[in-house]
Amino acid sequence: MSKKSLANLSAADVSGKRALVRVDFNVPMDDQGNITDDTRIRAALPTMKDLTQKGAKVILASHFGRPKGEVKDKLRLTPVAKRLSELLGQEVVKTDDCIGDDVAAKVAALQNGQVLLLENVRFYAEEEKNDPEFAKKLAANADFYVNDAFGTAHRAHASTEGVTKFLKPSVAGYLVEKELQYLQSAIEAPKRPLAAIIGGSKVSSKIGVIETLLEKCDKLIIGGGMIFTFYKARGLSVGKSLVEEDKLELAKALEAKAKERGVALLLPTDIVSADKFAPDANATTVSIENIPADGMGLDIGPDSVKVFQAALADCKTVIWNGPMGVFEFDKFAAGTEAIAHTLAEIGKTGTTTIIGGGDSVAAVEKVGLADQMSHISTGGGASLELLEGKVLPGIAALDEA
Ligand SMILES: Nc1ncnc2c1ncn2[C@@H]1O[C@H](COP(=O)(O)OP(=O)(O)O)[C@@H](O)[C@H]1O
Ligand SMILES: O=C(OP(=O)(O)O)[C@H](O)COP(=O)(O)O
Repeated sequence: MSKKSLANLSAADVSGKRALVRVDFNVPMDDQGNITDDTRIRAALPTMKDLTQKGAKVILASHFGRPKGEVKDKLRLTPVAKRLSELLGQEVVKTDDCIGDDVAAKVAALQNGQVLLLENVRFYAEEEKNDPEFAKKLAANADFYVNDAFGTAHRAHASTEGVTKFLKPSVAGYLVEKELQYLQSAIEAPKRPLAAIIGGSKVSSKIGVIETLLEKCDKLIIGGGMIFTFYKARGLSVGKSLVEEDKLELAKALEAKAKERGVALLLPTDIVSADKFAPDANATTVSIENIPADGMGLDIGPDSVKVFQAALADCKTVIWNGPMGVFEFDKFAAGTEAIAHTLAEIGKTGTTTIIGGGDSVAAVEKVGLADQMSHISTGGGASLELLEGKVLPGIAALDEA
């Protein structure tokens, strides 16, 4: 998919023009309205700065949370506007709505190089319905469109897809471009061997990505809660560990597919078993043949870490999505943290390391290794869908290069 990019637009193309820029400012926030992680805001800065430097009038649109078409004061973007002003080093005009007369008046008053942030687009149910009339109203305040909301690119909504019907050109921003460059080339033209590490809670949410990766990878490493479904399918006892009974046949089929394609599918050799699902649980490391009947596997064990490290040592590209265990509990975070350290190590030797969004990003950040990865995606669902080979509507709708 080769799409027109903001890099293709010169100052002469955009100066004095109104750019509708879709960003993903769906950032974590505490109850007091403090942003606890501004990565997504910072990730969109290159696009915003490029546009302001080229003299465009920048109109930012984002969703925040899932207000389901209702105005919810807790889901206003006001704290984001404040943080963005600090990061950009200039005042950001904030509107209380994303369409309507007041927005039109504030847009009309913008000077070249100024930035305005619209209110949460999901205060309108029409946003998620991709309603053409709503998209037209959003587009009415702008001359062209830039999509830099990678985290929302898998949603066909009015502000990600619908508006492209009314605004030309419609181009990709720098964050979207970078995400595509890393994630797409990792699966389409990787430096090999290519390994994927897939973790997280359930096999059901990762079936699509495992199936696609089995077509592309040389090695597939599986960790997290889903391993117990694989073990049970092999006839092992898994105690009280998480198992999806209706996915046992699927687990067998995935193992058979790996074998048939010559992909090394690696499962942990030992696990950390807990007596309850709690941070203060008693933990014991056991081989996978000896999981106690009343035990619950909450992490991979040290031997598994060694096996995985050995398998990753010669890889030239590694994609990681999903934690190896319940890393939110310190006692069960060692496996996930060891994988983060391993990726940082092999990254030093030139291996491309790509972290899919969601919990694996949180884990890498927790151990302070984020800056040692080649790429950390700002999209959880979006990166997963891209790796699954799905078309992302927000990208597909942009102009061809
Ligand atoms: N052995 C396990 N048993 C139960 N839950 C697990 C286990 N290993 C990991 N998890 C949980 O999986 C969750 C993440 O799953 P998921 O949402 O699929 O991953 P991601 O957000 O990376 O896509 C984490 O909250 C983690 O605690
Ligand atoms: O945070 C997001 O998704 P993610 O947690 O999968 O990365 C995006 O902002 C998309 O939000 P949505 O899943 O409510 O459409």
